[in-house]
Amino acid sequence: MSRSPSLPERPHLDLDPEMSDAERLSALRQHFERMVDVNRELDQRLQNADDRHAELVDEVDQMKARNEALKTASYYIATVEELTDDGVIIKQHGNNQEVLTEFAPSLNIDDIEPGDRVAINDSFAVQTILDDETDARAQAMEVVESPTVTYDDIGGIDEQVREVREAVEQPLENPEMFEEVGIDPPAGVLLYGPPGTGKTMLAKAVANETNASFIKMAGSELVQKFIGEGARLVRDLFKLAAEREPVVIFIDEIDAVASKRTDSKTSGDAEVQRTMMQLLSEMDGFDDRGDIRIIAATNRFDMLDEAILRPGRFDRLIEVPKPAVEGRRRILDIHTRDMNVADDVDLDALAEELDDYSGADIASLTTEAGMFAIRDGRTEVTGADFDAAHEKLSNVEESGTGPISGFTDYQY
Ligand SMILES: Nc1ncnc2c1ncn2[C@@H]1O[C@H](COP(=O)(O)OP(=O)(O)OP(=O)(O)O)[C@@H](O)[C@H]1O
Repeated sequence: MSRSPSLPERPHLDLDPEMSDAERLSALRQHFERMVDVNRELDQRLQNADDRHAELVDEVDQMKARNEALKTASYYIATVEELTDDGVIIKQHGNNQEVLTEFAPSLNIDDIEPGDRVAINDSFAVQTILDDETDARAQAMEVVESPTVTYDDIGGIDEQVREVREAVEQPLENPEMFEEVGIDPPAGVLLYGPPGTGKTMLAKAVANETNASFIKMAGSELVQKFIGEGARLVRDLFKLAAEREPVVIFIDEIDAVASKRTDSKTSGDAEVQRTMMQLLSEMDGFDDRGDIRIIAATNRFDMLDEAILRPGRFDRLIEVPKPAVEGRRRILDIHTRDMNVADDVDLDALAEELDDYSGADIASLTTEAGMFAIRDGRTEVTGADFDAAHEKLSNVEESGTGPISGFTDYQY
């Protein structure tokens, strides 16, 4: 810290022993006057210093208050677009404003990559990197790098498996074949049928077999849980998919965002419409479809707005019905293959009896049978356990309250 201006020089008193009394008195008087001047100047300086001190105290108080405000202030959310030598380019959510900015010194630049979501303050400086848990995209979507379901885990819908493979697997594995033949692969595949028949499994299995990632989004969540954010999440879904190619996008319960237009003009409907329009525009703007395949599913085919079924959108419709007797037998096989089943269990007869059961119902039945054995202290599951499970699930059916998906009356 510099000490300026310098202190006034201290007056010097030089008394010569040869001086007369009068001269001595005069010298003393002059000295006294200089001392008074210096004292006055020092007083003035002290006063100035006090004033400056008061100003600084004031400034410190203001800075403390601002610091507190900054600590508690809400931040804006932005996405990192690019890291450059001059700083980082971010795009603010909401207004899409692009800004070249910098990081708070506490952040490590190596931890950041394009695509990350970050919190920025009023001056756009990046304050925090948001982790996946705080990422709304991650909350709204289930992302599986490599699902483990295989075609072998799916029973009773072989024809549907074949069709899905043709429409989804072929364009992923052999895109050049479509080019050579000169046709576009189907844009989107719509699986429709009662609940619990294996639609989600089918989408996961095709992702697995093609080494693609699997991103699932539920239509009902888009409009119920993330109110007002549906359209943005659909945009995010396709953006995320583009980052993860090859990828299978699975939109479950598509009817929630793509049902026939109703006359009512409630804001909820407007929001659903916006979400659907976003979905349609994403699909329409999709030129290079090879590495991103879209599968949607619904239990309410009758509710769908025809706009989503036009060519270039969901133009391959595949019905996934409840399994017939051979299908039920195959699904029983699949779900009992890791079970310790007693010799008295007749799966053929059981398959005959399970009329109207979906795959999910059969999965519940086998689990329930296992529970009966455990309750009885046994490790082997007997025919009686399966009968008891069947009876229990049938009672659930009659009371109409049960967890059994296939028993609800769905139109499709
Ligand atoms: N065809 C099937 N083969 C074997 N298991 C099946 C089959 N269908 C359903 N399951 C069992 O039911 C569970 C649920 O199936 P899945 O989620 O694929 O049904 P879904 O048709 O997508 O149902 P929803 O329409 O209710 O979403 C599966 O995890 C599996 O255990």
